[in-house]
Amino acid sequence: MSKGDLVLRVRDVHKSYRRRPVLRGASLELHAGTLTGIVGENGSGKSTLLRILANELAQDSGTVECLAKVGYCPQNSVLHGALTVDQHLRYFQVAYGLDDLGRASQLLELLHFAPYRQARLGTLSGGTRQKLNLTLALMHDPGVLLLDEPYQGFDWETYLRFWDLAAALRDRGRSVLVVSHLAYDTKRLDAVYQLEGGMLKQAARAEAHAGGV
Ligand SMILES: Nc1ncnc2c1ncn2[C@@H]1O[C@H](COP(=O)(O)OP(=O)(O)OP(=O)(O)O)[C@@H](O)[C@H]1O
Repeated sequence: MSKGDLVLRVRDVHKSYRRRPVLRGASLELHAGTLTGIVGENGSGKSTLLRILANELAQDSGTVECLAKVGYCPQNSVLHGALTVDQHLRYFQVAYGLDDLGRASQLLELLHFAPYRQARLGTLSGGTRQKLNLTLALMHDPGVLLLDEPYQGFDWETYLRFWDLAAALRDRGRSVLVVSHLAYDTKRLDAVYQLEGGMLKQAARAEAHAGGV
């Protein structure tokens, strides 16, 4: 994949839960080497859309074409409290068919949670569990990253480190999609879409402001 190549095309996606429509014709294109955000109010359908893009949930109509390997960091993680960090990594290593845990170890260092490798998940804080959730989504170096509020529970330093990591991945040609309901993150993004009324509209990015985040 080269910078600018189309990696994901979403066309006219509709999704209802029972008779309640949530997505009413959402369309989006993602390109390699971009950092894109989706913002929207609570309940606007951001997680529903991401689950459809990650192939975890079927849309009622419309198409999703993905031309690269996907990494998905869900809002509700799939971690198991009785297993250690290392056991999770080894499980996902097999699932992804990876030769080694080199990339996972780099992410552990970068997010500052390498000392917890032998700790059981049930004993870790919410923010530390979220670091593992993010690592599991990134450790196979996917071309498209679908991140659903990936910094929940992160302290300030880790939050900043997350954005450095997202920018570094973008600069290496990955396409990073971050879902957030925090409009103040948008100045970090190349493009922002607002999910409203079940459709995606390109939105203006907030300008950086003094002392803000
Ligand atoms: N499995 C489900 N069954 C029925 N309704 C659902 C289901 N999942 C989500 N919904 C409903 O669909 C709507 C969109 O939910 P979704 O989680 O996609 O929104 P969101 O924008 O991600 O919200 P938040 O910002 O709070 O995370 C909500 O009204 C929610 O209650």
